[in-house]
Amino acid sequence: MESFGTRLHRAVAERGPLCVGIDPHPGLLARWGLADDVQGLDRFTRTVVEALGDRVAVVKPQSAFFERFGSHGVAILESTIRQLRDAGSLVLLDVKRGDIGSTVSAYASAYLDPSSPLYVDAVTASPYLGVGSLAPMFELAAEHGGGVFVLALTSNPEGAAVQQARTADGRTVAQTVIDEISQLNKGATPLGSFGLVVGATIGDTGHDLSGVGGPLLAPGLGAQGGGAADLRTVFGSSLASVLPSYSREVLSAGPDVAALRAAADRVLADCRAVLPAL
Ligand SMILES: O=c1ccn([C@@H]2O[C@H](COP(=O)(O)O)[C@@H](O)[C@H]2O)c(=O)[nH]1
Repeated sequence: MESFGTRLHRAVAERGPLCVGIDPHPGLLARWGLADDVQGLDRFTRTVVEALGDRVAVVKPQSAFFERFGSHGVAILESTIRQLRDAGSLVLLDVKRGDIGSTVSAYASAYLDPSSPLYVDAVTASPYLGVGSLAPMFELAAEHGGGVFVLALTSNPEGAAVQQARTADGRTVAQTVIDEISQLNKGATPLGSFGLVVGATIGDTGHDLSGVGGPLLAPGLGAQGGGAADLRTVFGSSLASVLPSYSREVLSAGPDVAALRAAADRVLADCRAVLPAL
């Protein structure tokens, strides 16, 4: 099977550098005239798939908003994943998993084994039990053409105290994560399968992203205050690897399908104006 990096590179070339999140906040359900229940969740996600599944490179369901409805919500997540795959977008499940290695193996099976009902193209993962503890995810992803996006410099203001703290060798915690992921992508062309999450809100932190060789997912755009122009400041010479990610900024245009498409087209145009063409 083709690697996730190769598939992502092609999807971005065909559809443009954009990831749209499915984050069915209670407030958004209300704004769309939907009840805050599983029926509302189902209608919301089906509408997003109809609007964006055949035009956006990557769609990122936020697992928390499905899990809060228990097993019925997870069933809708499974169905959403299938619908997105049928529509042709890559599915990045935002679950931010991390644990000791033996448990990470089970998470890897849940999301990166093609026989799982929750099988997706890629997942987000937390490195705070050590990047090495995520090895079972990296291994299963490599075996089945999947991807893993590891948190490095998150978009929330609380992240810096931990991520930008200095380790004994003088590097920041985030730089150690960046360096370990860079190693995993060595030699991969046109793009590695192991990405990093770097928020569009963090400004110029001086971190060296030049050797990552994989995709740089940039949340924090729109509702959290980041704009496409901030990508230049945050990513500098690594702009070509950036995958901008918007959730509420696009979703708040719904439930009208044409309006959702127009919102996605608008943010994609904003990003294209900043990012170098592939
Ligand atoms: O650093 C991070 C990592 C993940 N996220 C997630 O992305 C979306 C952002 O939603 P918006 O509506 O565009 O603010 C959400 O699912 C977060 O959990 C992030 O924001 N920052």
